[in-house]
Parts: sequence; structure tokens; C-alpha cells
Amino acid sequence: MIKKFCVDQIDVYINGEKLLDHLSFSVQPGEMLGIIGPNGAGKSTLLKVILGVIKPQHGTVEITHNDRRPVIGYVPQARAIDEEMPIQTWDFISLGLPHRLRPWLTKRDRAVIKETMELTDTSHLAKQPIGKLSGGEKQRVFLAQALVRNPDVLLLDESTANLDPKAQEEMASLVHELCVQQNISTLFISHDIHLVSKYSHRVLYLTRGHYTVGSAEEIIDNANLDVLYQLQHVNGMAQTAVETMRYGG
Ligand SMILES: Nc1ncnc2c1ncn2[C@@H]1O[C@H](COP(=O)(O)OP(=O)(O)OP(=O)(O)O)[C@@H](O)[C@H]1O
Repeated sequence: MIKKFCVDQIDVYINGEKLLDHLSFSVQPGEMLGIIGPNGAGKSTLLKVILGVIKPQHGTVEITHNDRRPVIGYVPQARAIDEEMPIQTWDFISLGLPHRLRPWLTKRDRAVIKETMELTDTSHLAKQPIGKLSGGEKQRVFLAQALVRNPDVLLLDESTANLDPKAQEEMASLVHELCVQQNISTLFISHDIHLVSKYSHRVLYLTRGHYTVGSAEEIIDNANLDVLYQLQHVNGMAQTAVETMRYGG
């Protein structure tokens, strides 16, 4: 379990423009933080800062574990897979295991892969070529590949995009369950406010140079939401989400 996951006052400039401005928040073990915000707000950039791929001009990201180096699982946005890729799902998931000097899988590795595939409902896809899976199946396999390393932190960039509503719901619910059961601090980017409200413990609402963190209700009640999103219908969706939460639907 992580001891500390803290983003402290980070500034990120892209092409001379300040994208993230003194952004600060922390995430608890087993907490799912939903991230919403318009296109180009810097959501994916934030995940890359946490991964250490982009260095902020100011501020720090501190992730510490009680007794080892923290492990981060990451599923990037719109991950493309060549349809003809001659690799079976089982092998694809095994690629998520930490790099080892030995080229074979141990009994323990196999047990971890098997267990992760059961958790993500991908066991029946084990022998299928990864390129031939449906969008929803691929997303579950990407999740399994990220989970196989037993991560302390999970970063998911639009893992429900392009899925049908039922598959979106199943994926968000699965992520929530895994996050709570396995004490994984999870950042879940989505444009679906309803999904984020229903499954996240808290929400980070990001726009260029601004942010708000709070409960889904606080964020959605924020009068600036429709102005900042510049979409009238978002407010309607947001209201539905709040009502769903209030009445437990
Ligand atoms: N490597 C890069 N080089 C130049 N500009 C970049 C790079 N990465 C991101 N940007 C720019 O930074 C801004 C934020 O991009 P980012 O992908 O973080 O936004 P986002 O909130 O995830 O958007 P979306 O919802 O569309 O995925 C965009 O204007 C993008 O063009």
C-alpha cells in the first residue's frame, strides 16, 4: 500500500502556455479519483507528469510506499493494436510483468496472470489473438496487463472511450471494485460525467490553468461547469448524475 501520493503545486507549460497552474491534490490508498475536463485541458499531460515522462517546471509529485518502490500501472489513451499482431492474449498480458532477467514465466507468474485474468473477466480470451478482440475486450486486457504488476497506483486514460454504455458501466464498476479491494490509488480520466460521478470517490475537474477537487456533487454543482465546458447539455447530464447519486439509482 502507498504511504503518500501527493501532487504539490505543479506548473506545466506546453508551447509557452501554462497548462497546469499550481495544481495540488493527494490520493489515498484505495481511492478512485475521477478526472474530467474539456479537450486539451491537460488531463493526459497530468498522468504523464505523474509517470515522470513530463517534468513539471515547478512543483513535485511524491509517491512513496511503506516498504518498497511504488509500482504504477498505466493504460494510455487510444492504445492502438495492430489487428494482425500475432500474439495471444495470455502472452500480451504477461508482458505487463516486471522486467526480469529470465525469459520464462515462473509458477508464481502464471498464478498471478491467471488470477488477474479471472478478476478482469478475460480468462476465456487467453488463446485469442489480441488484434482480433472487440474494443471492450481489449480494454479489459489492457487493464489486466496494467494490473499484473500488482500496482499501487493505476492511471487510466479514457479506458471507457468508444465502448457501448453497458461495457462502459462494467469497466468503471470493475475499476472501482479493484481499486477498493486491492487498495490501489486510481486516477480515472473520462468525458462521461455520469460514470465519473457514480464510481469515483472524488473528482478532479481540470480546465486550462484552473482546477477544482471535491465530491462529485460539489464539482457538478459548480456553476462554472457548463461555462467552462461551453456545452449546455453537459449541465443536464450533470444534473442526472447528481439525482442518480441522491436517489441511489
Ligand atoms: N507532446 C506534446 N507536444 C506538444 N503539445 C502537446 C503535447 N502533448 C500535449 N500537448 C498539448 O497540450 C494540451 C493538453 O493536451 P492533453 O492531451 O493533456 O489534454 P487532455 O485534457 O487529455 O485532452 P483530451 O480530452 O482531448 O484527451 C493540448 O493542447 C495538446 O495539444
